[in-house]
Amino acid sequence: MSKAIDLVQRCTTMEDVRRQVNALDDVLVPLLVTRIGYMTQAARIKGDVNQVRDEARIEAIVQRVRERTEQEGGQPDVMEAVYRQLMEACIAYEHREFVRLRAGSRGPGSDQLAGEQA
Ligand SMILES: C=C(O[C@@H]1C=C(C(=O)O)C=C[C@H]1O)C(=O)O
Repeated sequence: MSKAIDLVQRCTTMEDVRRQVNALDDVLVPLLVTRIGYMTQAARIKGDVNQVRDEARIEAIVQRVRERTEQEGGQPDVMEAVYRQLMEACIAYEHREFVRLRAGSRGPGSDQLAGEQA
């Protein structure tokens, strides 16, 4: 099985390195935009603001991502750090979305989100 780590090209200059990194960012950024977009979906579906941060889910993702990283020949500790930062930013955004979606709703007792018809 080919591993992601085997795709790393030998570079001779920093220009080479940065061209490769930019090309990967062109793939990564759209994927991250989509991932982050799911925070709006989560914010709409969750019933209580206290559900926005789910520690069990965070730890399950960390475990899963560490295993995938090892399979690909990468650095599990580095990936865990990346993912913990990513998830903190996602949680902060999800929290803002949770508030935004409910702003201007009809107050206590309403089960409608902003923009939803009766
Ligand atoms: C999207 C969720 O909300 C939060 C964001 C997570 C993420 O970025 O993957 C994971 C756990 C949650 O605290 C979720 O609960 O799955």
